[in-house]
Amino acid sequence: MPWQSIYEKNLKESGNSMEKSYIHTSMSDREMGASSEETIKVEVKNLNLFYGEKQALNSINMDIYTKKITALIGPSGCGKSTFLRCINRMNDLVQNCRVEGYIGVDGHDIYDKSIDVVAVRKRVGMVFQQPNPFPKSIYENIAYAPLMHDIVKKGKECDELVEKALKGANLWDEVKDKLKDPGTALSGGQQQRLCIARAIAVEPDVILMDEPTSALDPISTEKIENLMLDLKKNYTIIIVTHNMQQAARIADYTAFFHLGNLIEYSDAKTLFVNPKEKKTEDYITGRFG
Ligand SMILES: Nc1ncnc2c1ncn2[C@@H]1O[C@H](COP(=O)(O)OP(=O)(O)OP(=O)(O)O)[C@@H](O)[C@H]1O
Repeated sequence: MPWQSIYEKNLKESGNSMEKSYIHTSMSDREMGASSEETIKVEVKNLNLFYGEKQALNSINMDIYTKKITALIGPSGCGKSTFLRCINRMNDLVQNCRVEGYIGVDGHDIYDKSIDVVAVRKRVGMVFQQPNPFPKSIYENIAYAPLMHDIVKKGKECDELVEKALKGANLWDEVKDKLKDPGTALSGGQQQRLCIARAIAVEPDVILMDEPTSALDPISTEKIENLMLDLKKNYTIIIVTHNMQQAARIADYTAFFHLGNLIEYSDAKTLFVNPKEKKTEDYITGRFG
């Protein structure tokens, strides 16, 4: 099957033992509020990123935990989206962009030359700021990638997957009678849930969300936030948000970036209630940003 790269094969072979070997007990993890039971899904080591001559990320080190919501916050231009895009190699598509360092997903270096980038993006899905359904029916929006990747066959198997993904994104009841309607005919909030359904249809491990609610009204925002809390039972979620209340409401962990540096990273409560760094405190109390 086309998506079965070395990466996929390794993941399969590693099975649960890989997860278990990632149970961490280091002092620094405990210091940042991670329990010894938590496992690392994404490991970032000495990550540097350059757009041409300009360095946009400076030596980022970060462990992102399995089935948790991690929020990335910081002022405009600090590198949040750039960092997020590194985790599924979206920056490969940006001319003059150079990445140095290590990002492991379940212990596999996603920048390794032998890795199939399509497989990385299947394991690490992405939802963007503006809902971007394909100009196709609701059904086809979900079915397109699973059919392309041979995950399901056309017919009953595919129908079941479409239903499961739409249910997973809390959209099924609203669209079950109009699956042939264009995805673009839905409301903004429904379109964003359709995009989330599309992301989960290929059964990723990690979902990256770049300001997924910034284009939505408060009611749609609340639905997406509740959905994220549901989704973290099965997926690791990393979200860029400008909305600190949102980060405080939904995030288990929060990372504060400034000028391409990771200033502080800890469990969300500590970061918002008792930040260690003055810069973090200044930012969350609105002194700059
Ligand atoms: N394609 C690109 N080419 C050159 N520079 C870029 C590119 N994308 C981002 N940058 C620069 O990299 C830095 C980080 O940008 P990035 O978009 O990651 O920040 P951000 O924290 O997500 O900002 P915002 O909150 O405004 O979206 C900025 O200085 C930005 O101008």
